[in-house]
Amino acid sequence: MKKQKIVLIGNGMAGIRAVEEILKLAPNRFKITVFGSEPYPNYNRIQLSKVLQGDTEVADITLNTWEWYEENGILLYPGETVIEIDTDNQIVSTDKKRQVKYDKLIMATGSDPFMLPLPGIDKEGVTAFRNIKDCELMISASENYKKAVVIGGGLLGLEAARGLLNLGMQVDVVHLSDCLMERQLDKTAGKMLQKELENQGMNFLLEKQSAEITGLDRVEGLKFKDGEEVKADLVVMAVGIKPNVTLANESGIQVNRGIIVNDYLETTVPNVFAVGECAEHREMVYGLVAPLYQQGLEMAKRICGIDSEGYQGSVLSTQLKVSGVDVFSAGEINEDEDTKSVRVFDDWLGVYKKVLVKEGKITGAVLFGDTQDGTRLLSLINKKAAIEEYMDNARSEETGLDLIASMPDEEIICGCNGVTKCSIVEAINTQGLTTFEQVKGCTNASRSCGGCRSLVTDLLAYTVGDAFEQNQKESICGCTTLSKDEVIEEIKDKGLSHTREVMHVLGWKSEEGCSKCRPALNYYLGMLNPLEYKDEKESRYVNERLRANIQKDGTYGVVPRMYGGVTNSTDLRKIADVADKYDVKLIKVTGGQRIDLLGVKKEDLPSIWAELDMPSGAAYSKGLRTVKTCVGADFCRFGTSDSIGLGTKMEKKFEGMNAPHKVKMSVSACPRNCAEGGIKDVGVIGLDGEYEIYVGGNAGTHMRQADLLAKVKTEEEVIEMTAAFLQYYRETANYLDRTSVWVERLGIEHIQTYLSDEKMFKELNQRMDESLSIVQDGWKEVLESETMVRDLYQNVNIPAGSN
Ligand SMILES: Cc1cc2nc3c(=O)[nH]c(=O)nc-3n(C[C@H](O)[C@H](O)[C@H](O)COP(=O)(O)OP(=O)(O)OC[C@H]3O[C@@H](n4cnc5c(N)ncnc54)[C@H](O)[C@@H]3O)c2cc1C
Ligand SMILES: NC(=O)c1ccc[n+]([C@@H]2O[C@H](COP(=O)([O-])OP(=O)(O)OC[C@H]3O[C@@H](n4cnc5c(N)ncnc54)[C@H](O)[C@@H]3O)[C@@H](O)[C@H]2O)c1
Ligand code: SF4
Ligand code: FES
Repeated sequence: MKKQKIVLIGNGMAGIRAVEEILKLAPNRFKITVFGSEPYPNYNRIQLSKVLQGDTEVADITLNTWEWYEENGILLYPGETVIEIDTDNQIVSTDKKRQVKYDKLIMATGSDPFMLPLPGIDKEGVTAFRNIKDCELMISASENYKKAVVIGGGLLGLEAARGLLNLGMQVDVVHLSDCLMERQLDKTAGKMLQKELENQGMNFLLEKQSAEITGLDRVEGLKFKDGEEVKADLVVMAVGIKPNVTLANESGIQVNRGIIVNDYLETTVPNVFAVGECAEHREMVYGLVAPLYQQGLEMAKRICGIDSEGYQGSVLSTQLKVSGVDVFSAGEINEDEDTKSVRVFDDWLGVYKKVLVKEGKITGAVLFGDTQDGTRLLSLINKKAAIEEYMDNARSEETGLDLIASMPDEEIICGCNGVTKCSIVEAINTQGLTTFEQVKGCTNASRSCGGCRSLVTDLLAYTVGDAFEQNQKESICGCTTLSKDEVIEEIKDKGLSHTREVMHVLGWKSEEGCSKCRPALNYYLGMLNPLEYKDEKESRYVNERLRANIQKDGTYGVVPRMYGGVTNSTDLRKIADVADKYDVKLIKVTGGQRIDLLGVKKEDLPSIWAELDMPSGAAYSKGLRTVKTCVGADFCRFGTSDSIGLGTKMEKKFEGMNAPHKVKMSVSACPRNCAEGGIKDVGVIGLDGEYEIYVGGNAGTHMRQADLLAKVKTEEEVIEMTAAFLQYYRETANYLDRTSVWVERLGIEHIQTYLSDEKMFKELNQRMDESLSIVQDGWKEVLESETMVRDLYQNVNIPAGSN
């Protein structure tokens, strides 16, 4: 049967969750295409607050990897915006002039931040806080400036303010009302929150109306309507959001504040659905993930033809993600003529609890200082429980496993994802789950704001009992409970030789493995048995498989090797000819002293490599990338040695080496260190009569200064020491650990001691030579195989984006 075509506009949290629900209900029924204006796979927007607060990194907040799209046959166009919908002919058109037909269209275009229309709003240093770009802008501003002003004392503004304090800035929060988070808290809780945040270092300017952003090109201050002014090097606007409805409106789909939908998330136009922050259901537009995920499930059922009651609206509950502050609110927050409250206030401990009651039923709650009753109250509000049910089972003294034990089965453990205690327990028991990551992977609990993590962990401990402790080591991924070291031992002991064999023999939970374990197993098997193991190209990440880095617009980069950063007129001529012939969009000198041809079409890659006739620079590889060199003794008056010569020798020796992650090296010929050895995986510095070898440096997101590994006398010794170091790294690091992480974990003294053992040193060198003996040039390998050229470059539907 021909597959129906679903097109999703908006690659965000609501849209992709809806697609996950569709895939669960009808795995092979649809051909799905996704357009997303942002150039990333679906990421956890909620966690941007944690990124700003320094608790996690942008790299760790991806929810669905590029491989996930590929594995599920989803064609993703990142960085591409749908600009028109022809609802008569059911076709969408994009800003890249692409047209795609749909049978069902899902609009999940989210919201835009609301920007107050103040004079000066377009000055440098004024930003919203909505996406990765905004987050990066704030982090970089904090490196150069001191004074931040956040406009808006709601959830977003306070989380941003906490992040900016953590980044070392002074922060004023400007708020319209006299009480913080007035939409979520009553006055008592709002004032307690203010006091707590003031103790943390925030300054509040309440009941202030902003009038103008001052400064020349960059913001210098914020003026208020009452004439006062505060200094500001950075202004963050957090005064609410507005649903992104322009496209729907221009396409004849009825909108009000959001895109109007019925209980099945259907818009006013046939076969067009809307879900998430852009949708308006029964006059409500939601800005939290829990309701958006409920909408996604109901819409998925409709699309898959499964009868259901439809979406009935949601009770809102919120929690502020600021460490040291426990605030929770759900449902109604203020008393009125019909709504009474039960209150507990402990000024000494700073605890405030208020439960609102209407006609004997619980309708809302506000908690400050002790929020452990939060999920329970949300369940009770949802089921319109009588107040006695809460009062009879007060359990404020209970914590940890006692608290878990006392929870009824239907109590919600994860509010964002609507996951109950009994569904987690059932997943643990039926699927034999023993780690937090497995529970998260199988049930979605803790996959959004992460606020329920400790409850989920406690529930796991309570359910599996003694098995819990022994299983808390770091497993390779959710498919197994075995750690990397255990897997390697098993591979050696049992003589396993294929990824599928490893998964089968070691009892993997999923027959196919996942995008985390497949590349790791492929690496470990190749590292352990270089001569016999046949590399599984299909287990490698997309860039490595294609031997080119995918760019955000779906084109590719081509980087030929230039040993030691040296080139010649013949190679430059070839590069220029290829660039002209294939209409290369940008020719860029890289940080590693090479030339990158950017904007190349996938189908042109093999012809370009053939015409260049140069080795691959392996700019896509987990292995040696570059050896940067300084000018050295031949030309530089400070030079003590031939840095270019040594760098070239090192590059020729280690090119093609596979490693847990990329490896960058450099050679400088004097302590001025122009090739920047302090931030390389291996940095060599020539001194008079000797060389210093530095290791474990990194200039990336985890900046780290390299450690001195050894001082040696000759070039040969430099190469041998480098080989021993890298082989030890190859054998003992976790896949995807850079040397910086690995050196940090083992400690430089341990590595020095290990390499000082002559026998070990020699054996490491032998094993390195053995693994290098089978190295092939990545591009040549493709050019020699008609099948690879056809399958990888002429016939494929690989989603754009790099990893
Ligand atoms: C810093 C921060 C912290 C948050 N914390 C929490 C929290 O703790 N708890 C909670 O529940 N919620 C939180 N939220 C809110 C939550 O992140 C959002 O409710 C949720 O991400 C909305 O999902 P969505 O898919 O509807 O919209 P979005 O995530 O905005 O996704 C929409 C996507 O569609 C794209 N798009 C729009 N138009 C087009 C087009 N024409 N073509 C192609 N692509 C298009 C957009 O670029 C965007 O990537 C937080 C939000 C922020 C910013
Ligand atoms: N922990 C969480 O659940 C969380 C965290 C961050 C963001 N979010 C979501 O992201 C969205 C955006 O958050 P938000 O805090 O911007 O929206 P919001 O609407 O919840 O709060 C905006 C706040 O800004 C104040 N404000 C409005 N105009 C102002 C002005 N001119 N000057 C000063 N203050 C003004 C309002 O009084 C309000 O308290 C919301 O949907 C929110 O739910 C949730
Ligand atoms: S590192 Fe020393 S030798 Fe090399 S270029 Fe710089 S100054 Fe010259
Ligand atoms: S409560 Fe947010 S992820 Fe569970």
